[in-house]
Order: sequence, then structure tokens, then C-alpha cells
Amino acid sequence: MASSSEHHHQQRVLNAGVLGATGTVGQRFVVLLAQNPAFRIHALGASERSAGRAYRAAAKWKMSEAMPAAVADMEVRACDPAQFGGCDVVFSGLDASVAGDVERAFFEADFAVFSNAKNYRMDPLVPLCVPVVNTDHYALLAAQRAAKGLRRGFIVTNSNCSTSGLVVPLKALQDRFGPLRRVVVTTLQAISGAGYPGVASLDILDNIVPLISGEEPKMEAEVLKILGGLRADAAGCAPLADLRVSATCNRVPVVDGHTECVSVEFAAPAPPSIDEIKQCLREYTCEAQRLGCPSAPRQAIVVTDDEDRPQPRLDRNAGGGMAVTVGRIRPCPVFHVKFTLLVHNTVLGAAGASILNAEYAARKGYIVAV
Ligand SMILES: NC(=O)C1=CN([C@@H]2O[C@H](COP(=O)(O)OP(=O)(O)OC[C@H]3O[C@@H](n4cnc5c(N)ncnc54)[C@H](OP(=O)(O)O)[C@@H]3O)[C@@H](O)[C@H]2O)C=CC1
Ligand SMILES: N[C@@H](CC(=O)OP(=O)(O)O)C(=O)O
Repeated sequence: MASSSEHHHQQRVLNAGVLGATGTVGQRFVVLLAQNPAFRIHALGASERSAGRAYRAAAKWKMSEAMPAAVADMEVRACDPAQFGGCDVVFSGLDASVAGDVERAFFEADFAVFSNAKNYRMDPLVPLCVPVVNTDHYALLAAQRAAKGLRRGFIVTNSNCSTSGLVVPLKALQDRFGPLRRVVVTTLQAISGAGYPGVASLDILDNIVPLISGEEPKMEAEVLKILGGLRADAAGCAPLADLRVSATCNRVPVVDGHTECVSVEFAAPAPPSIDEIKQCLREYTCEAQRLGCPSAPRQAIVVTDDEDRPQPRLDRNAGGGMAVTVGRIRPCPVFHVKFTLLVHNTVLGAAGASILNAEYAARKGYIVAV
């Protein structure tokens, strides 16, 4: 479905709407979009509690960057498609309790929707897209539009934030060394992953909480969809059937950046060496980089040989938060290899991924002018 007018789409500044603009992911969208020359923030939406108020008053601003001047006095709108006319793309950082209905209203009203919420991730006609991994899943959009009778509208989702870090090195290994058989992952997830106000300080300070409700089954299922392919007619997904994933998720007292301890078994009986694995991860590239999308990291996977890295405070902003840092790559006495990775949960894990998804979609001609 790539259009011959890719160049034209690439040049046009896109009007962006942000749903859930006052929340943790929404604020990250606002910061990233304000510094991205490919987008202009056109409309901000949130709940009825915020609608009608100036953004500076409605958002409890938690970003370390200043609130962009261009949005401070914008009036927050209700999340109603009728109030988002003129938006070429709509980004959603909506709470999952409302995202299902609100996002459906937007794509059925023919908006191009890029969502962070879990509601549509496992729909077989919806690309669950980590933009440095599986942009080939955009081929589903033709069938999605046909099924809904849409001309411009569609929905593309991001993965869960922990999933987004995990699949990047797994994709590199799968592409180079063939199928994986088993993956065991233990996460150490930042507080910002729970949104605002999130976990009570008395629960998380001086503590670790060994439960993030619903997180483990989401990770286990999403990895199979993302690393899988599409049906031959591109009218549905074909998740991996032979990979088994086990996830254990913990909340730790870190503000931003999810750390994950990963063990991998390859299907091939003779596994690659540790040096071959490091080289494979260093050399990994993706289509969004090749297309020159502005938010694509120069290096998708940063491999560190420092024995005590990655660390959230030191490494979460690698590649502007769009790179995954992988360290402690060593043999595993149970599986074949184990390593520790770090992903910025609100950048590659959320808003940054949506924005790169939209840059990719624009370059490939999927975004139809209003
Ligand atoms: N935080 C992270 O690292 C990640 C989050 N996600 C997902 O992204 C989404 C947003 O998460 P997060 O930013 O952390 O959550 P927050 O709780 O911080 O923000 C939620 C947003 O949803 C809005 N909202 C709530 N109820 C309604 C409603 N009835 N109608 C319209 N808007 C409403 C809020 O507006 P108001 O201020 O007016 O209440 C706010 O803007 C969730 O689905 C989450 O699962 C995905 C990956 C990572
Ligand atoms: N649950 C994740 C963030 C999140 O909201 O994920 P999801 O969109 O899959 O519910 C965390 O707490 O770190």
C-alpha cells in the first residue's frame, strides 16, 4: 500500500491531536511532539474533569522539561471526534478503562489513531507495532480499512512498555540465528509505568512490589504477535506458535526506565557464540531507520561491555529514549544466553514509539490528507 507520493507526505507537517494529553504518557507526547518538526500540536483532549480548562491548569506537569509554550494556553477538549477536526493523526495516551470506546469512535470517524492502550493490541487486524521491530505489520491496514469501510481511518497500537524493550534484541537474534524456543524474563519496572499518581509512596519507597496486575500475560502474548508474521493474504496475524515466553514483573523505586533480565534458548542445537550475539545486536537495523524517520534512533540496540550497565539513571535516554541498551551478555547454564536490557518506558515504551509509528506511516503513504 506504499504510495508513490511518499516524498510529498514526508514533507508535510502533520496536525496532531493528543487524547489523554494530561497524563503521564500524554505529557511525554506533548514534550516530544513540540520538538518534532514533522508535527504541529493541533488539539489536546482529556476527561470531562479537564475539558474547558487551559492545558497549564489541567495537567499536573511532571516532565523535567518545561511545558512547551505553544500548548500552555490551549484549551483542553473533550475526547469527542467532532472536536478534533483538522487533525491528520491522533495519538492516544488514554486510560485503558475509556480507551476502547473513545479510540473506536475516532477511527470509525476516519481518524488515523496511534494508541498506547492495551484494548486493541491483540485484535488480529490491528498492527501491534514496535516501530524498530515490525513495521511490516502495517500491511494489515488495508484489510482493517476494508473491514470497517474506512478511507482515512485506522488504528495502530504500541505494545506494553516492557514488551517494547524485550522484542528489540529478540527480533535481532531471531532474524540472524533463526527461531527462538524459550525466553524467561524478569522485569524491574519504573513507577512512571503506573501513570499518575501511580503507586503510593509508602508502598514503593524502600521496597519492591512483586506484582503488576495483568502485566505478565500481556507480555507473554504480545511478544508472540510482534515477532510473528502475517497471514499470506495479510488479512490477519500469524503469531509465533513455537516460542514459549515466561514473564515475572516487579515494580521498583525508579522513576523512569524498565530493566529486564532475560534468558534465551535458540531452537538450533548449536547456539551462536557470545561474540556473535554481541555483533548481531550491534548491527541490527530497522526499516524506520533506513527511511530516515526523524525519531528513529541512530543505533537501535546499544550494546554495553561495562560490567555494571545498563542502569536506569545512566542509560534510559540512550538514542533519545528510543534505543534499547543491552549489557551483561553472557552464557546461560540453563538456556543459551542471558543479558540485561533497559528501555525508557514512556519513550520507546509509549509516546516515542507512537510518534515513530506515525512518522513511518506518513512516509509510507498510509496517512491520507484531511
Ligand atoms: N506509563 C507508561 O509507561 C505506559 C502507559 N501505557 C498506557 O497508556 C495509557 C495512559 O497511561 P498513563 O499516561 O500512564 O495514565 P495516566 O493515568 O497518567 O493518564 C490517563 C489519561 O487519561 C485521561 N482520562 C481518564 N479518564 C478519561 C475519560 N473518561 N475520558 C477522557 N480521558 C480520560 C486522563 O485525563 P484527566 O487528567 O482529565 O483525568 C489522562 O489524560 C494507558 O492505557 C496505559 O496503560 C502504555 C505503555 C507505557
Ligand atoms: N503496566 C505498565 C504500563 C502500562 O500501562 O502498560 P499497558 O499499557 O500494557 O497496560 C507498567 O506499569 O509499567
